[in-house]
Amino acid sequence: MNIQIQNLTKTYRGNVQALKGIHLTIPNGMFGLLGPNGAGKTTLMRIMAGILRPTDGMLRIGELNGMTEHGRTEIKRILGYLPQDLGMYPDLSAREFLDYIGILKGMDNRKQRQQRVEDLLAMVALSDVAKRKIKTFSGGMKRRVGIAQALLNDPQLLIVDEPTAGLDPEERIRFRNLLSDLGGDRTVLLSTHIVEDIAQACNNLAVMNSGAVVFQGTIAQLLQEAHGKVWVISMPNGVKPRGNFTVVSTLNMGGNIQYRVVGELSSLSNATPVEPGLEDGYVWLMREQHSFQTV
Ligand SMILES: Nc1ncnc2c1ncn2[C@@H]1O[C@H](COP(=O)(O)OP(=O)(O)OP(=O)(O)O)[C@@H](O)[C@H]1O
Repeated sequence: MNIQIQNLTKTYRGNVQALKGIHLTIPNGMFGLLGPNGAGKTTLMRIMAGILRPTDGMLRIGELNGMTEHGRTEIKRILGYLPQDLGMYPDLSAREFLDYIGILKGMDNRKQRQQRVEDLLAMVALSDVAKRKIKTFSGGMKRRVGIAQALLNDPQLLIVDEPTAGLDPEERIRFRNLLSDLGGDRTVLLSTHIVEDIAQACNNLAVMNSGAVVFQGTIAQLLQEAHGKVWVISMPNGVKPRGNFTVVSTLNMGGNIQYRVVGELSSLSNATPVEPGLEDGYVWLMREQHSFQTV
């Protein structure tokens, strides 16, 4: 399923311009939406999910027109959505909760619904704890219940908003693996401000900042943008490297500190150019944005 977005704007009350004329094409498979807090990711996802009305522009999801009431109703039928703060019923078990959401989604055939719930519990590895109340679950387990409810209607388009925020590393990896398995022939849109989430799961991505799409392409293309701008500099303890750059990480090597930096150096002594990683590419892009804004 192909998603086309053109010149999409959203202005909230109080003249907050959350989306400033976005152009985006989202192909089949896993697509990452990366950006800092406040970039407009949730606004875009809520519009795509038909929960929020855009101010202006064009949105097509497959053949469906996301700018009309009729189109939005149709889109909801083929869509699964996991918002950042999915309200769950803490005193229901995972099985009861999924069954209840299935009823709300109009899955009237009891046998089929129960079978679907069991299949999904197995898919998200919660069959063994399906009887336990949700309030006893860890953050990662709750997120997996959330994905299961989003998949009840076997959606062609799955939208997940910041699903790994607040998870510990082990749960995050487990959740990312689960998402990767879901790609297949559906479109999965994954929003996050965590770069590794995208690196592992997605081939194509868009980067948003201040209500605009500032990059769209493959991970390889984003890495290319930062080529020749990433350095490792070794400095004695207590001496800082100089230049117009952003420090991405530091490594204490005993007597020396190794700085990984993105940007321009004042002096190339002690500096070794290195191949950019996705985080370097992202930092480079954000630096570029900043310099445009301050010119
Ligand atoms: N209901 C609202 N009324 C007014 N302004 C809003 C509303 N919702 C969001 N905003 C503003 O719109 C901008 C974009 O917010 P949005 O939540 O879409 O960003 P985001 O990239 O999803 O960030 P986060 O990761 O923090 O959720 C922000 O400046 C935010 O303060």
